[in-house]
Amino acid sequence: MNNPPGAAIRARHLTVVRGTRRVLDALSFDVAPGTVTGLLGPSGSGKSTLIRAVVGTQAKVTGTLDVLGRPAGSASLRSRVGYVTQSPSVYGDLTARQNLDYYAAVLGIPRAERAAAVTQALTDVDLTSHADDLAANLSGGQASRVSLAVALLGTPELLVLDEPTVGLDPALRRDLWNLFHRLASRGTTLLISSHVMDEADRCEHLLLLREGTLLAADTPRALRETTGSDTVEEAFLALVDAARAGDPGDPAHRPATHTEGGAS
Ligand SMILES: Nc1ncnc2c1ncn2[C@@H]1O[C@H](COP(=O)(O)OP(=O)(O)OP(=O)(O)O)[C@@H](O)[C@H]1O
Repeated sequence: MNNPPGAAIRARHLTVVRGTRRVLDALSFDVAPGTVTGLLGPSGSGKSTLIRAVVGTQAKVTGTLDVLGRPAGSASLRSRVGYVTQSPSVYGDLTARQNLDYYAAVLGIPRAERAAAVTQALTDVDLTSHADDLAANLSGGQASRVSLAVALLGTPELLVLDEPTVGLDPALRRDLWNLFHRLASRGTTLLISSHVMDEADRCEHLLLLREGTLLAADTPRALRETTGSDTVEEAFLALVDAARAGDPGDPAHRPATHTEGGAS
């Protein structure tokens, strides 16, 4: 399969067309195993599309996309890849613990091991004090942590998280990032999307997306150093400017009268 040894995700010329638009345009990158990789970019840049391609639910994907050494979407990856969507998928009429019990049974975790697995997952996401609350009565952030706990139940080798920290208070965000790093130190690979640039420094590696193209794939430190920036956000803007400078079709190159008020 010509996978470089160790790449948990390997993309080459990965392209996705939605409607008439190329929403991902010839992306090539590797994600190393056991790392926390941030997928960062503004709203609409293609993060969710890329995540769906990785988990195998996106249509019209061309190019190469291998996940854990298999083509993305292969049936054998189902139990090896955990996926947490932006909207929590929990049953409101069950408690947090009952939701996890249910999913543990679906995943085939033996009955004798289920209670311990559920308690561990609830502890990992810091929800033990709400374990017996109905999911319908949980806050948005708590419900999304139940979804994350569900994904952790199967101890996936790759965990793909779409904006997991949206709407969480700073302390909870910090706790979740600590959890992500604990999981990585146990060997799990994490791909985490965010549109919040100040989360970039919590990642070991970054994929910076803009309008479906990969602006950069590097460590936060290297991105800051190569662009002479103090923050990843500044580095991102410097890279956007550099990309525009090389793209005469970019709105930034049209006469000023055409661009006024058009920045987004
Ligand atoms: N059916 C479609 N036809 C054409 N374009 C589409 C279609 N569905 C989505 N898009 C476009 O694809 C692009 C990428 O969308 P995607 O949801 O992957 O972005 P995102 O970075 O995850 O955004 P957000 O952070 O807002 O969730 C967007 O510009 C969106 O408008």
